[in-house]
Amino acid sequence: MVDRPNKPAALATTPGLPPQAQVNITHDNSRVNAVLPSGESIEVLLYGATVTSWKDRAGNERLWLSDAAKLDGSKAVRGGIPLVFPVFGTAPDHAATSKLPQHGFARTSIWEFMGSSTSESTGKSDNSVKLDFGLSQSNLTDESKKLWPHPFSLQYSVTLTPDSLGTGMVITNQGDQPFEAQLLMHTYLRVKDITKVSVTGLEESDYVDKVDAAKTKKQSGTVTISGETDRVYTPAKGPSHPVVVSEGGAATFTVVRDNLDDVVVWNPWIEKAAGMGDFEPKDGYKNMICIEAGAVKGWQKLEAGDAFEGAQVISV
Ligand SMILES: O=P(O)(O)OC[C@H]1O[C@@H](O)[C@H](O)[C@@H](O)[C@@H]1O
Repeated sequence: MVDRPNKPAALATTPGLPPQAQVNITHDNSRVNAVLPSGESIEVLLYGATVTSWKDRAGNERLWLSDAAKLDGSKAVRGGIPLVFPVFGTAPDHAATSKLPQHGFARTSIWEFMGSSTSESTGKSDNSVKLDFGLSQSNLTDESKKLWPHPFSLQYSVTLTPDSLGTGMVITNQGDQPFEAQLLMHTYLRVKDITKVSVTGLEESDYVDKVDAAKTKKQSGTVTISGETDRVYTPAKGPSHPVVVSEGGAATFTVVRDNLDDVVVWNPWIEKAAGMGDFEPKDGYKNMICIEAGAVKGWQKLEAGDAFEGAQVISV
């Protein structure tokens, strides 16, 4: 796209109409950002359809993004909301995905921006903007196509309101053979001090403890973090029961899921953070907690033409 020096600035409002969200795609077509009239904003990289920023109206960031995150498409983004599909981690025993890289290819593929829609009403808090992204087999690299040869489409929408961020995915099997897939929204939430964080909503839930030989355990009370934590919970109360992140007793994020049965809680802590080249600053583990909504225990089987839908809303 050619940049014109004296091009007219976008009108913030149309006279007579209520103010609307502004949506911009960068000149190099690498990212899309949106700002609500009340000042909240998001930014989404087309690489991975990764949400890299979610700011409140004062400009404070709500997601954690590593200072060393690669944003140039050379590596999955360390921070924000990378998308995990069609495999969570690696699955050596699942023939169809066993050769895929960790967390699949969605986070390292270049997505298409499908457009945006806004809604406004007389009530200020009803303003919202939705950004839509798509990925299908034709967008994949030859390497990914070879490793996972299924015609599919992913439709991903990111919805910003003054007090929430919603992400929703529709997976469709476009082929004539069934396939199995897993899906996860790997959200890095920003916190002030991990030692003061507690997570509720996971009580009495079974979880797989990935830092203790993948043993299955039961959560007895609130979750607190005091060392490397990597757990796959299946919350006992189901997706609509909120998982709440609090700091010093005050709720900061409330995550409600739709059709996503599992929640991964991850913090790499000192040693693992030290070992990740794209994790900076090294003590950044103090300022993040991943609360990852997904369908990752077992597989979602999609028959030819079938669709699977899953979503989360993170409220503040
Ligand atoms: O380093 P990656 O591939 O982004 O993965 C980060 C983490 O992602 C989490 O979802 C996994 O449960 C962890 O095991 C993993 O370490």
